[in-house]
Amino acid sequence: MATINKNLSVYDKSALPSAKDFRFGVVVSEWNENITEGLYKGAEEALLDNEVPAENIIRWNVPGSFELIYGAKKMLQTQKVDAVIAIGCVIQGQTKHFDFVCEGVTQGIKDLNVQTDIPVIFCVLTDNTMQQSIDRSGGIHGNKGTEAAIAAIKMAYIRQQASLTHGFASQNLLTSGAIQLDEGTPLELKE
Ligand SMILES: Nc1c(NC[C@H](O)[C@H](O)[C@H](O)CO)[nH]c(=O)[nH]c1=O
Ligand SMILES: CC(=O)[C@@H](O)COP(=O)(O)O
Repeated sequence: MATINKNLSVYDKSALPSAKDFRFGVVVSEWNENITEGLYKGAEEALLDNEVPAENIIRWNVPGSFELIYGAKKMLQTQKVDAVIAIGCVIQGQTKHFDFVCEGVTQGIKDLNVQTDIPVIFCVLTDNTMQQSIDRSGGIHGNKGTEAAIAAIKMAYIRQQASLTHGFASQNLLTSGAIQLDEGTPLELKE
């Protein structure tokens, strides 16, 4: 379903897990800051609306969307967070640079989700025009920052539940090393 058929800011608060004990890192690109500030506002408001204490929201700025990868990596390595939200806005220009930035940041954030134990939420607009970005950062289609914050709450909860139940996880998955449930240390299974 395309964004034009789904308002990005709509969520059912009653259907969400409690987020009051979670800590969130938010890495914000300074490129197109008129848009990324709107995305951050949407994310911050959604986190606060779900009882996340203001002191549990850690914000770092990076120069552009490509730097979201390194910023998110250092955030999850150095800060005690339950999820990271990467906020950026990439807008098509005259050259192919758009393609490389979008692909690079997409792959980089995907890699962080595969290689680390902290969910990193992809809140990067990849638009053809500034108007499309305006429409998706608090405009007629809602705010992708709100959507990203809700995703971060849900993924932090999944991570929490998985760590609580890992003793009952499939022996095959764990012994194969397919899952590393702690920070890069394979779980030692007791015979
Ligand atoms: N054109 C946009 C960029 N370009 C900059 C790159 O993200 C990066 O900062 C630079 O290549 C140095 O490594 N970034 C955006 O976030 N949005 C754009 O529209
Ligand atoms: C995504 C970009 O890097 C792009 O907006 C830069 O503009 P241009 O392709 O005209 O150099």
